[in-house]
This record gives sequence, C-alpha cells and structure tokens, in this order.
Amino acid sequence: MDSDHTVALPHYVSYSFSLPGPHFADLQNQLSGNESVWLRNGRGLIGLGSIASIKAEGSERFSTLRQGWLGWVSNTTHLYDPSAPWLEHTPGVGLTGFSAITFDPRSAQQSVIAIPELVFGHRLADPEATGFSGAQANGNEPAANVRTWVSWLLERERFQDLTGLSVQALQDGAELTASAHEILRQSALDAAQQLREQATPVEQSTGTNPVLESGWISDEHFVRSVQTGLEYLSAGTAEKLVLSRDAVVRSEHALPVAQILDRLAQRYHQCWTYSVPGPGVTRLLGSTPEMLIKSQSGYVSARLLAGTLDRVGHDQDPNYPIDNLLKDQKQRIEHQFAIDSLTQELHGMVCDLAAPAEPFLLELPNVWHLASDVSARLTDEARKSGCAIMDLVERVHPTAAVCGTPTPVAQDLIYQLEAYDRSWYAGPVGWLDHTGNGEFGIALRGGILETAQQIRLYAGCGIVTGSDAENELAETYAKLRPMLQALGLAESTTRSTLPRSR
Ligand SMILES: C=C(O[C@H]1C=CC=C(C(=O)O)[C@@H]1O)C(=O)O
Repeated sequence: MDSDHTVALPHYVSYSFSLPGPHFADLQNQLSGNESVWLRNGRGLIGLGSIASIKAEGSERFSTLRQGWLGWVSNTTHLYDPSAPWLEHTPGVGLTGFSAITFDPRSAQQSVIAIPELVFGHRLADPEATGFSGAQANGNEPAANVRTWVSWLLERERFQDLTGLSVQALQDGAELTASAHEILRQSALDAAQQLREQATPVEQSTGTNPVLESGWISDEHFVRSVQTGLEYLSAGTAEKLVLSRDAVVRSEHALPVAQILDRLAQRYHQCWTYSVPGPGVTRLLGSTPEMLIKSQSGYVSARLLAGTLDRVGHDQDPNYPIDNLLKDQKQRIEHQFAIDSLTQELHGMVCDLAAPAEPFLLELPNVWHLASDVSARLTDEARKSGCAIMDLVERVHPTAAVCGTPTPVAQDLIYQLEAYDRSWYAGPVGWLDHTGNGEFGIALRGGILETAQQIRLYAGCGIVTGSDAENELAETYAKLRPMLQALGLAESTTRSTLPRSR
C-alpha cells in the first residue's frame, strides 16, 4: 500500500448523481450573478464556484484550450451514482467547463475555459435527470466537497489499498456502497449550499440608474465604416462583410447581473442565455439566438442566422416579414453566404450533412431572422479526437454570419474598418464536457462586463451589395434592444445620438 496518499491520489475526482427537478429551477430562480450559465427553455447548465480557468491567446487559442482541457480530462476520475446509470452518458455531466473564445486572434482579450467547482445540469426531458458534478485539483487548496469525498474514501481501508490504481477501481461506481453514495451526495449538496451562501450578492436594480453612452464606435463611425465597406464590396474585394459597433451602459451601482440573466432567460427563452467568467471581474453575458455548433454523442447541429427585420411597428401585418425577409433577395443572399461558410468548413469532419433548401422565419421578441437548422453526424475519425466539440468550433469559426466572404479578406477588412477589439463579441461561447460533447453559440446580443458598474454591448450587421448604411445602423439598435431592456433601460430606446462615454 502506498502510504503517501497525496502523491498516489489520482489527481481530480468528479462525482455525479441525479437530483429532483426543483433543485435546478430553484437555482435558476436564485442566481447570484457569479455563476457560469447556459440556459434555454428552463434547461441547461449552471456552474458554481471556480476550480480553475484555462487561458489562451492568439491564433493558437483553440489548440491551447483543447490541450489544456484534455489535460484536465485525463487527470479526472469520474464517479457516478449507480442508481442513475444514464448520467454517465448524459452530455454535460462529469467534468464540464464553460468557455468564451475571442472573435479575432489579434484580440488583447484572453480566451477561457472556466471550470466550476460544481455544475448543476438539467439536460434531458425527464425532470428527474438533473446531473451534478464536482472536481478539484489535488494539492491545491481543496474545496470542501471533494476534500470530504476524498478524505472519506481514504479513510476506508479498501480504498486505501486502491490508491495506486484507484482510477480504474473508483471508476466503477458499483464499488461504492449505498451509504458511501449518500455521503458523497450529501457532502456535494452541503458544498453547493456553502457556495451559494458565499456568492457575493449583487445589488438589485432598485436605486441603480444605468445610462447608455456611445462606445468606441459612434453612430457616425459605424455609418462611415458601412459606407466604406460597401465600396469594397462594389470593387469586388469581398462579397459580404459583417460590421459591428459597441455601446456602453454604466451605472452608479453594481449592475444586477443575476436579474439581467433572469430577464434574458425569461423573455428570450428560445435563445441560449450565457454567462462566462473571464479574467478578473470581466464576464461575457447575453442571450444568443445563434447556435454555432453543437455536438452530442456523435450528432452535430447548428442554427444559422443571417437576415434581420425589426418587429417594432410591424407586428400586426403577417405579410411584412414574408415580403421583407423571406422573399427579399438581398436578405436571402446574405443568408446563403452564412450557410455556405458553415457547410464548407464542416466537410471532412462530418457525414450525412443536411441543410434545408429554404430558411425559415425565426420570430424573437425584438426581430425576425432568416434561420436554417443544419444537422450532420461526426465521422468516426472526428469522434475519436477526444475533444470533437473544440475541433468543430475551431473549424467553423468565424462563419459569414459574423465575419463575411471570403473569410480571411472579410476578417482583415473588419479589423481595418472597425478599428476596435471585438474581444469575445461574435466569438464562440458555450460549454464542453470530458467526452467531447458540447454546445457553442455565437456571442451575440450580449456584452462584456468590464467593471461591476459597466457593461460594453455589441451589435453588428451583415452587409452585401445593396445594403443601406442608415438602415444597418437602425438594425444595430434593434439588436441591442434585448440587453438594453434587460438592463432596465427604456423599452423605447432606439436610435439616438449617444453621449460619448467618459
Ligand atoms: C452580427 C449579429 O447578428 C448576426 C446574426 C443574425 C443576423 C445578422 C444580420 O442579419 O446581419 C448577423 O449576421 C449581431 O447580432 O451582432
């Protein structure tokens, strides 16, 4: 028997079991704002606490994140409650991280995978199927839950005998007695309770007085960059460009992150509401209607959007979105570029690729979009890579929904015309698990919390020949609306000349 447990211990441990459904709903209703979040239609993942954050920069950021993640995966032993055998095959159960990746490799922002201490999930149709997992580095200051589990395990003689080869032995959940599971489960729940109590409560909106100000890119700057972009298009330098702008919301008090997320998740329930902690106090949050790529048990899917129409003032006319979006040639061309960019990049990694011949109208509370749901299956080779979701994300980012066509030309023109750092805006945001499953949306309709009192919002528009700069500017305001409303700014906030931020 190895007497030095700290050396012989198998690195990290995660333990997953099922919880009755209400736990997830409770957690959603009581967010503190410090969680990692991925929610849609009341389902998703909520991460509490923080074990580690994998960070990366530059054009190698995808492979650095992938490598860092695989390091964690190979160092983690997964334990599952044997009374919930489906958990082992449930995406987002076991070691799970939340990730935000920059749009451009030249960004000064870091790309991250944040690994929470505890992850609550509600993934399946069955409300009982709520997963829960925890992981903790051995050697660093261990969190209460895993310290309890591991020390408890080490106190049992038969596990002491196993410390040298415990990865295999402990992976077999059936080895643990029913009472052992009860102890693990209870200690995990205690830790969850502790984390929730420790979470710094964010100030509620009462008393806050947020104001909207111009960001780095003013209305005029945006209009000028669209006009110059159109000149490049007519010169044939590119066929499509997606140009963006920012706007700043600042408040005298801490912004109510939990409330913002709650409002987004309620109102934009068919979108994916996200919140990922970055370095320091920074955080990416929002609610995106666009699924960049999702990979679960070999099945791949995406929801691709391009083509937008503001709903304000047109809700009563059912033909309005049909005539001005579905049947509009310019919007259809803009959409097709986005589909082509995705499907071309997927080739080689997937088979049975299915993209609909016609887009459908996606109705959101603020806008209509042209949308296409694409599906495929991973090739056997792609499945074996160990981190299929990150491979897919690297392959498909950036699509022409947020960059343009041809991709490298558009990316350089964006860099030149916008002349600001998009940071995480329009980059991939989502989660991944230890089996290579995951979901990454495109970080749209959101913002970056820069300080407790300040959030930078972003919005962009695809332009093709025939686009009008003033219309595109108005469209940015329609796309900013979900965040402005969630921040408690006037529902009527539309186009205006914004004061410059200080
Ligand atoms: C770039 C954004 O939206 C993209 C996604 C849907 C529709 C778009 C459009 O119609 O321009 C954009 O391609 C954004 O929201 O900032």
